[in-house]
Amino acid sequence: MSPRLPFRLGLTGSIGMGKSTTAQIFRDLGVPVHDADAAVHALYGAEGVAPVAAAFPGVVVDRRVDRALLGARVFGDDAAMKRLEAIVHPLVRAREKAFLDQAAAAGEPIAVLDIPLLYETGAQGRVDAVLVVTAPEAVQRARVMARPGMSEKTFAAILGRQMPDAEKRRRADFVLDTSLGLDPARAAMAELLQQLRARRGADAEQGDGDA
Ligand SMILES: CC(C)(COP(=O)(O)OP(=O)(O)OC[C@H]1O[C@@H](n2cnc3c(N)ncnc32)[C@H](O)[C@@H]1O)[C@@H](O)C(=O)NCCC(=O)NCCS
Ligand SMILES: Nc1ncnc2c1ncn2[C@@H]1O[C@H](COP(=O)(O)OP(=O)(O)OP(=O)(O)O)[C@@H](O)[C@H]1O
Repeated sequence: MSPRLPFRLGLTGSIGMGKSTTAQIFRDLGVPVHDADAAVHALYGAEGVAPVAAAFPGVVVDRRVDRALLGARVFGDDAAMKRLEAIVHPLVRAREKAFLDQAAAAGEPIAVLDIPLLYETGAQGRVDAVLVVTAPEAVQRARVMARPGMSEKTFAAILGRQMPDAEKRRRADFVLDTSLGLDPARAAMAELLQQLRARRGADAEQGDGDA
């Protein structure tokens, strides 16, 4: 019998809303996290190099996909971004599956899947619940525009490819406002984990094995 999969908590939110920070909070609380953006970056030095080089000639430098060169080709060009996503998303899913198998083998009760485009790519079917991180629009804008190399145009192009924040919040099982500070976020996530563990314990008692 294969080991029971952990409870899969999907973590999502629009650009600058606090996904990475919240993912780190979960890691600090001892929960394994799979980061889809990091998986994309990793596969650009591995299995993604050949297919991306074939589709986007000139973006591979020193046997790695150069993300700045690739970003300049795809942000703002919908057709090009779609071609890139068709290559990258299946490779990310394969890494995600390997991560979950490993977490199951380790007996982890909960695992977090940090998926920026969770709703946009229909990934809600692969998780047991979704946590959406959010912040007021002005806070989001200030955070994103403070990043080196960010322009209004790139910000707008990225936002245009993401589901509006209000719609994400409407669909979410859980919502975290990251504009309230780090300590409140840590406390809220510790409490959420406690809730999820209790729920999982109750399921196990009812013999709800692999649900
Ligand atoms: C274009 C790339 C090379 C730019 O890399 P770079 O390091 O400059 O930016 P980074 O990956 O950190 O992304 C910046 C922001 O844009 C968002 N974003 C990235 N790709 C997309 C996309 N296809 N649609 C909407 N938002 C996106 C990210 O979630 C993040 O919020 C890279 O984003 C990429 O390969 N994107 C396509 C793969 C993809 O869909 N990734 C999203 C998660 S699986
Ligand atoms: N709970 C919080 N309290 C205070 N500041 C926060 C909190 N969460 C995030 N921030 C701040 O907001 C900024 C953006 O957060 P983060 O990098 O986690 O966003 P993100 O959603 O991962 O962004 P991207 O989609 O671009 O990867 C960071 O400067 C971070 O310090």
